[in-house]
Amino acid sequence: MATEDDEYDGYFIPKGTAVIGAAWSILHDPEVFEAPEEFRPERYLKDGQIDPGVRDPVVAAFGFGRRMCPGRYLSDNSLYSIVSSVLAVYNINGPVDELGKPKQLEANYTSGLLSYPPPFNCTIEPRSKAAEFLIRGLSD
Ligand code: HEM
Repeated sequence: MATEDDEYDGYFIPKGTAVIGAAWSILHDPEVFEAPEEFRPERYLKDGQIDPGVRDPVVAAFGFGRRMCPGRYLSDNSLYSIVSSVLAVYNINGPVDELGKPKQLEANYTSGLLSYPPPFNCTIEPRSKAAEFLIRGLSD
């Protein structure tokens, strides 16, 4: 909520206006991210380290100001733990055709307040015998 009259980029914002941050646009800005629609996690890295010159998604992904998401550290650390545990033991690959040849997987997302990929096929296999042993041991 604008607590006083303001101006941004030539637009007058009267006191009392509800202002909502455009997180999607901020995180898909083609002037900041090359090919923003493409899934390129390596865009955040330089020489194997996080590149501080690339916009950090935290500036918008969890909201803004005093009402910013209080669960951001929990979700960040949980996702790191989940993704690294899964990748440590599984190979995940795109779909294959009836001859076993890899099929191109398209990056589609639904539109709306919550955007997510529609269902797609993929293969998930243990990375090794040792990984399979570990997975089966965990389910006992
Ligand atoms: C990737 C995971 C998550 C994302 C992307 C996310 C994103 C957000 C966003 C955009 C907001 C609105 C902030 C605003 O009004 O500016 C929010 C609020 C909130 N989130 Fe999350 N969140 C995540 C995970 C979590 C988790 C794990 C928890 C709790 C354990 C949580 C608890 C909350 C609460 C309580 C609010 C309301 C804060 C308030 O209005 O003061 N979130 N979140």
